Amino acid sequence: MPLTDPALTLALFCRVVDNYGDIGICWRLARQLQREHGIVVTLWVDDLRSFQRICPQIDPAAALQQVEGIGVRHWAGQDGQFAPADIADIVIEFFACDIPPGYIDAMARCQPRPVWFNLEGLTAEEWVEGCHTLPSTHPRLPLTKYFFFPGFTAKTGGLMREAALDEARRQFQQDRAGMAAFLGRFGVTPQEMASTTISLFCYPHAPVADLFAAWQGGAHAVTCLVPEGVAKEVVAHFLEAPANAGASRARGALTVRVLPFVAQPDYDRLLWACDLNFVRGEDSFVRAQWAGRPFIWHIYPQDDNLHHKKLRAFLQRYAIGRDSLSALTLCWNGAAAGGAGPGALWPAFHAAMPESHAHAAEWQRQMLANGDLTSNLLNFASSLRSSRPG
Ligand SMILES: Cc1cn([C@H]2C[C@H](O)[C@@H](COP(=O)(O)OP(=O)(O)O[C@H]3O[C@@H](C)[C@H](O)[C@@H](O)[C@H]3O)O2)c(=O)[nH]c1=O
Repeated sequence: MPLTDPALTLALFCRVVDNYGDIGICWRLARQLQREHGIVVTLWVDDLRSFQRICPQIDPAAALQQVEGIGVRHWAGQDGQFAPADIADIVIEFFACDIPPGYIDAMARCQPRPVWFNLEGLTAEEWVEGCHTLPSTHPRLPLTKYFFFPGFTAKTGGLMREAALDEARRQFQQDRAGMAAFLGRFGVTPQEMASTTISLFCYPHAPVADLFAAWQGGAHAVTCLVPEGVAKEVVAHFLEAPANAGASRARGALTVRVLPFVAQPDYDRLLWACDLNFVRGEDSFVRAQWAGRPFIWHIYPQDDNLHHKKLRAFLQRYAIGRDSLSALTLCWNGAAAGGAGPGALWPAFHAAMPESHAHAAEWQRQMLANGDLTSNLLNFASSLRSSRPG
């Protein structure tokens, strides 16, 4: 059976560990599987409220709902009995979220058995290439789970990207009036659009105040667009008012505007519209790469500064010879050796922005060559399905 057969079913299990990235990635994957590959997808998710922030159509009280062609099930617990007929042809657990034991038992009773994946988190570290697509045999049941790693090289699963994304971005970025109308929805004026426009999405520990001070006292006008809830205290301090969506203030060379938290497609447009994007976690980090614009990554913090290792691994791929980009990124993440704050590093970074822009476009071309994660995963699933006995 080809993978594009409409009867092919897929269950995607997502536990929201923190914030919006877990569900953000799973929702994107679910839609792409359904829209581009005709697969019948059920997305199991334990936190519908987080989901609703990136997808306003979600009803947080519904046990089962159909949204944009995807069956969304509230994953309330580990219990429940399942029959082989309930099991999808492909089962994906995201970030090793343990799927219900009853579901696994029923998977083992299926004939043929489903293709089972653990979809891992994104890292630029080299070991990923050795672990990508490795099988792991279940200790008790006749089941094999395969590890699937997103990544930045041809020996990984690549990055998630919808087929129409690049063309949509290109059209948007060429349409000055459309871009102005989009930013205008958030109150951005033509004068602000002519300044260096920057979107800011980061974790609470980012040294935002120091950067604001540099932008405010700098020689170039900067407009900073911050989603509501991000860097709340620093933004409120700058505004001298609560950091609610719609609030704005100009001081010195800096204008800060608080945006509502927008639905995922509009967040892409925001990244496409800005000259520079500060992004975080995994999904906004990947989307910034597809925006083809310079970005500064705030990596998700981990114990024992494990994230610094991951950050350096990425910079070794992305920022070789780009000293001002590396320096600002390391400093933004508290991983720099020197004591300079981001404000002191800003002028050099700003001066190099035209080269950073060209580099972002070149990087995007390189990443395109690795294919897209969803198609790569389905191609691998297809090879497993066709090689199994019976
Ligand atoms: C700012 C903004 C973001 N978004 C979306 C884009 C992304 O899909 C999502 C944010 O996800 P991320 O960028 O990944 O950052 P994040 O910090 O929100 O998410 C994650 O980071 C991971 C590394 C961790 O494993 C997760 O547990 C999680 O914390 O929110 C919107 O839809 N609208 C917005 O206005």
